[in-house]
Amino acid sequence: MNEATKPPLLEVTDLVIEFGDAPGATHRALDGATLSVRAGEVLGLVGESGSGKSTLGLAVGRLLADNARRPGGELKVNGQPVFELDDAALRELRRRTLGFVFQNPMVALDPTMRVGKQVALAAGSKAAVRDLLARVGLRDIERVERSFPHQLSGGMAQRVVIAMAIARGPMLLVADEPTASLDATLREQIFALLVSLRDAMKTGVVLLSHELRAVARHCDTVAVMYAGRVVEYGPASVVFARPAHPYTQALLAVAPGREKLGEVLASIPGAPPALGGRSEHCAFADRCGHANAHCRALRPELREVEGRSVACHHAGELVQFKEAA
Ligand SMILES: Nc1ncnc2c1ncn2[C@@H]1O[C@H](COP(=O)(O)OP(=O)(O)OP(=O)(O)O)[C@@H](O)[C@H]1O
Repeated sequence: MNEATKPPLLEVTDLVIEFGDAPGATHRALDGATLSVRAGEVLGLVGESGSGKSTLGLAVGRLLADNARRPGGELKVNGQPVFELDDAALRELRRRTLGFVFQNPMVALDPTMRVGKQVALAAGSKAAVRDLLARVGLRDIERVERSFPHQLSGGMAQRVVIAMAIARGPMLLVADEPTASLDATLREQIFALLVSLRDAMKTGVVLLSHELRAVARHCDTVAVMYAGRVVEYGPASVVFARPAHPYTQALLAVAPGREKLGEVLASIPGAPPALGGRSEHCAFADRCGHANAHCRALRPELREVEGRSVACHHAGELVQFKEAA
């Protein structure tokens, strides 16, 4: 089977996740999210805070908080329905197929154990530890091995966490804001490292990020999330050069990078809705300059528009042309 005919590594179909079940206090974090990732693909998942990125990332390993429920939809990793697996199969999937990297590397590392020992628990042999630490771009490896986590810089610690996440050769790596605690130069290096793993290991990567310009530079595909749904989805080169959803256009318009020194960063006026249940209309309508009665009455489904999918009733009319990021 060639890559194109194999089932996707990650297949999320109309996934709904809600937190809490007290009447009137349910929060719907995913409202029918759909996307897929193939082997060797780097998918960027972007959207404002609260759009559901982390919920989707955690759902991949069924790592959601105890108050989460799945009223509908499906999530498959390598063809296996993650929410249907028994405990043993789920453990096996997490161990052998998945790797996770989170925002703050210090939370992932045990502060009381030397780095070499921690990586060895994931990697097995001492030789494998050294190979992994070299692969994630660390130098002076013996010193790193002997160090405790607090003796490493933030960038070094995140490289160690990535080394542990790839130790068993995961097919799919989920990285949730992996550069949020790092400065700009290190961010670029960590993005480049994650993308290089795809090249070296054919790993599929889901990269959750607020940094649109970095996602545009490093990702093959992009999924733009709003109010728990994927509202625009397709090749990063298409979505960023010719955004079709008014929300993608608004996100790009306020993305940091072009402001002058001292200028306050812009944000999209208004706030995303807090959903108690299924949104029956366009959830972006209240913040959208193009919304009409149709948008306020009917939920837009994802449909193909000029080389990507868009959930907007007006998408075909609104495609913008942007300069390169
Ligand atoms: N355990 C929980 N209990 C209740 N609500 C939750 C829980 N976890 C997440 N949520 C809510 O679900 C929504 C989606 O959150 P999520 O963390 O997935 O968004 P996000 O896009 O990753 O945001 P950020 O970029 O800030 O991390 C938010 O409104 C959040 O408050």
